[in-house]
Amino acid sequence: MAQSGETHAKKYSVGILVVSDSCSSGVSTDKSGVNLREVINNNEHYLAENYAIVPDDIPSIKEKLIQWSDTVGLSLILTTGGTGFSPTDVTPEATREIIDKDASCLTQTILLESLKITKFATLSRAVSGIRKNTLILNLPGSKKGSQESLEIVLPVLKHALDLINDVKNDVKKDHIEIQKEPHHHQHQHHQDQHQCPHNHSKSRVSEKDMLNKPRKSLYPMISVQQAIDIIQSESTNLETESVFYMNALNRVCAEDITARDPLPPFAASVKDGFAVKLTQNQREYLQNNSIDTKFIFDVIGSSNAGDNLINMDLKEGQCVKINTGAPVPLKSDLVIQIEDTISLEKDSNNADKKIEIVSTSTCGGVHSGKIELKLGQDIRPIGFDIKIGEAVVKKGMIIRAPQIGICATVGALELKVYKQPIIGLVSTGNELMKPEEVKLNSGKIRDSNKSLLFCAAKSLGIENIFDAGIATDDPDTVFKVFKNAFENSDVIISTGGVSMGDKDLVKDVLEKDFGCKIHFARMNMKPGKPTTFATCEFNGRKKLIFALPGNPVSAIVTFNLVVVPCLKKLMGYTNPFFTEIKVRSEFDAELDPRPEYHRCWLQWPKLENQIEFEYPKAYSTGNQHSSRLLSMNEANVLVILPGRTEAKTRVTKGEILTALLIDKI
Ligand SMILES: Nc1nc2c(c(=O)[nH]1)N[C@H]1C(S)=C(S)[C@@H](COP(=O)(O)OP(=O)(O)OC[C@H]3O[C@@H](n4cnc5c(N)ncnc54)[C@H](O)[C@@H]3O)O[C@H]1N2
Ligand code: MOO
Repeated sequence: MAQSGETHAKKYSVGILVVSDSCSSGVSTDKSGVNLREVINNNEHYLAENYAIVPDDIPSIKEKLIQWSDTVGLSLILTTGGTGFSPTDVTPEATREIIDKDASCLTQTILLESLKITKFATLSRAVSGIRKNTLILNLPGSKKGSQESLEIVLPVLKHALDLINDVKNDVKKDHIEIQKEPHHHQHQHHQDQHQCPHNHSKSRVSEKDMLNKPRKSLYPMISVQQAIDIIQSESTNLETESVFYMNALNRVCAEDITARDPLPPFAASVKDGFAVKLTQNQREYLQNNSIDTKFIFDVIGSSNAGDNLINMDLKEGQCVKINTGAPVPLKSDLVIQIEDTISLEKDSNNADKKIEIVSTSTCGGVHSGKIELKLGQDIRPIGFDIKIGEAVVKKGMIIRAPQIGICATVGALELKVYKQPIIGLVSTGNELMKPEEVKLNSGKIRDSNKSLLFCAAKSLGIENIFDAGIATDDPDTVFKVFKNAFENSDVIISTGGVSMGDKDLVKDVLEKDFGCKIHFARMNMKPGKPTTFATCEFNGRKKLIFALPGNPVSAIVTFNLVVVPCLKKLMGYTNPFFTEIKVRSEFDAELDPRPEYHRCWLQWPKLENQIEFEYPKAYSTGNQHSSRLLSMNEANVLVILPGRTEAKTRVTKGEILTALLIDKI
């Protein structure tokens, strides 16, 4: 099928089959097929990809229809010709033999309208039907008749193809458009005849259903690792896009960036000093110290950064004054830093005319002693830092400040990076007021989760975060707010409404109103047990939904644990997971039956006191209740405490435990 349903820009593929003995044998020229092709191609939703002429012969017609449907996968086939009453007219018979489903209302609609134009319309035996995902429509053989017939049903054809292909996008919009058509024909199917999962204004979840919920969760409790695996298998790297390098911060590079020129592009001086050309004696001195020679040079010019003195003719015993980064004349043997020279003669401007190398101190302080020089010293040859063609930023690297600098160095201005997901945030709960509300009404609290998750996503470098609103605890509002999130984002993160209460509506709304698949709804961890993950297709796009628990700590801990690796994968990270380290517990704790992610901050033992390797110390942030967001203050690790067993009921200070790094240390 040519229509993937991903975007509306895609067109349905159409085949035009001219059924005519005379056209097939070349006695006459096809006009109606060519005309239909033009009509179809003038419509934004279709593209006539195939065109053929076959004789009025059942096997030939069938063969083409089957091939176009089964092998080519066309969405629509329009036949023209062979639908009348003459003995050779067999198009309806051939069509009827190969269709799986009848779609005769389309033909009847054409008949009803055509009768208004000509009584002869009644002499058509045309058939329409569906084979696999292909709609096949018999049209009359005349140019005028076939065009008029097609135009009668054209307004509903796209909708019919959307339904055949299960493309749920814009079904409502299509309904409205079709109703607006001046010649619209009674469109029989309504919601009760086909599933338009989100095309309703009220939720399908009733308050009564909620009261009849089972008392125990029917969802199995899965491990955090299982949950992560499921989420990872549902998320793939997003597409790539090209962005200006200065806007690429925090994005993941999607293809190697290579250097188009070397750096330095010319041999450059590493020091401020002199680029010298040695005499024969001086060279020999460097090879065997026995020769007694002085290192005296005439200064014949100067090379500053930005100059182009590469080809300067430097003779033995001559040198140029040079600055750091300036081009070294090709004939130079080495650069000597100014600190290791003395001036023997100056010109009237006080510039050196003759110099002598008196020491070869590397630390800059002049002292007498053996002169040790190396050919090529303090010269960065061409390509020393970057070779031409070298991959300077590699696919999969996260673009941070150094990479931006490297791109500037090599002049890579447009970078191919992975797209970022658009995140939609939903808060649920009757008790929630906006943080801006100064005075809290009775029974209310401020919504902290929205701001918390907004900033958590932002600190990952995600730019597009959509606030879908606060849903109060009634199905219609939950449906409406989620719909807003679905319409405006691809990864929806909600908090609250996922545990066992009759007001915990989120899972029901996701399933019943959006046709979501709930992959899991309970994780064996504390905090965060009711964490729910679902996926669905909405307007032709895959949506990932994280319905996190309402308790603020549960929300942020599960965000870190399962949402962050997902977002990283979408954004192209090659390793989307947290770094695990070993830590020494600085606290005692009773174990919970569920593995607990204890919020801690780390301190490294002072180096001078260390005799041998010491684990960093993990200090608890205090009361770990899932409502107490203060337990995240200063926390940079989640220390994993194992689930309680008979054999092990507590951890004690000094134990070595595993921790996940969730922030800077
Ligand atoms: N009978 C059971 N009750 C509960 C269970 C259970 O298994 N059986 N699980 C508990 C666990 S564990 C958690 S965690 C919570 C999760 O509950 P929900 O996700 O349904 O969240 P709510 O009930 O809507 O809210 C919980 C708590 O968080 C506060 N909250 C909610 N949203 C926000 C927000 N945006 N900003 C600040 N605070 C928020 C809310 O007021 C509640 O206090 O369920 C247990 N119950
Ligand atoms: O799992 Mo809940 O998140 O304990 O509070």
